[in-house]
Amino acid sequence: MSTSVPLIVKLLASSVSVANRAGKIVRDVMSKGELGIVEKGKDDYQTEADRSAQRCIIASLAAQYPNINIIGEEDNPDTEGDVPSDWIVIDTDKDVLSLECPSSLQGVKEEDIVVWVDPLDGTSEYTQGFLEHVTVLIGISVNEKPVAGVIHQPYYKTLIDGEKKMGRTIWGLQGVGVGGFTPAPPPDSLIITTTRSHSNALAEKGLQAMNASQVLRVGGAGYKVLQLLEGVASVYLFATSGCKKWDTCAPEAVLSAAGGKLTDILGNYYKYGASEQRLNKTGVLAAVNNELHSYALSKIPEELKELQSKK
Ligand SMILES: Nc1ncnc2c1ncn2[C@@H]1O[C@H](COP(=O)(O)O)[C@@H](O)[C@H]1OP(=O)(O)O
Ligand SMILES: [Mg+2]
Ligand SMILES: [Mg+2]
Ligand SMILES: [Mg+2]
Repeated sequence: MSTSVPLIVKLLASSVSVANRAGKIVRDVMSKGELGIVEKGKDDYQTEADRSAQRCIIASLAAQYPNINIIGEEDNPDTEGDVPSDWIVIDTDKDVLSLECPSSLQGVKEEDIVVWVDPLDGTSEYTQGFLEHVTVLIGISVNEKPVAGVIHQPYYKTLIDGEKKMGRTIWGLQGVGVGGFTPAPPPDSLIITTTRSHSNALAEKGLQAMNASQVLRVGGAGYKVLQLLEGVASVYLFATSGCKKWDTCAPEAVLSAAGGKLTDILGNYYKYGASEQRLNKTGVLAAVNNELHSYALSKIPEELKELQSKK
């Protein structure tokens, strides 16, 4: 049956299933309490959960899609050893598998795809106990454009028939839309969501220029895009460098599938080819629709745009 499912749809269905498994790994590491924190750089950490979740995701996808270029955030010195067999997920999410593939993506081959994996987005928040901010991100790009993506939130709680369920998985597919949750319209006033752990003078300059009614400071690119989609915030602004392609690929794919837009602060799209530099040098500006995105872009001071474009 699965041979007749177009590659992008099958890959997205696999990504949903493996993101759920990775989310469980993230919760298990926390429950065990041995985070194994490594400092990669300034305000830049890696934990056992980042390492293990990445091994689970990459081993699972590579086993099924050997010719897809999969790029993960973490340099994993321990990828050499065997990945535990219960981390290899070859299931596919049934709902996603039954989606109709848009004609523009029907002929896509493994060689055209780059998958960007952020096994744990919001690592600082994870280590500090802001667990709701944590997400697992799998972004699927074709010819440099994010066309599908998964944002899994391991600590999202729901009650189903009186029973507590942990985790939810949101997906987006270009030309189809989003699933896994109910989107909501943006708030009436301008509410900006931004970094809580990586701010600097440039980021604050951008925020001041917005003259927002409220600024929410939360962790992770995935969580901030969820806030846009759920009507908690109007605009996501991070007017400085620091986040990377694996931070924005899945969020951009999901947001754009819902009609939103994610660019740098100059209004340009990032490219997601394998040879692109990892760093999103010119910041992030995102909104749930083009109108809000253009409005926010028009408020960014020219001086700040010039500073960023020269970097
Ligand atoms: N200066 C930085 N150094 C390392 N990672 C960063 C930096 N700024 C942003 N990031 C990554 O981008 C995400 C979104 O940024 P922020 O939370 O500051 O808004 C962070 O959770 C982090 O991803 P990760 O947690 O996967 O390392
Ligand atoms: Mg990191
Ligand atoms: Mg990240
Ligand atoms: Mg990460």
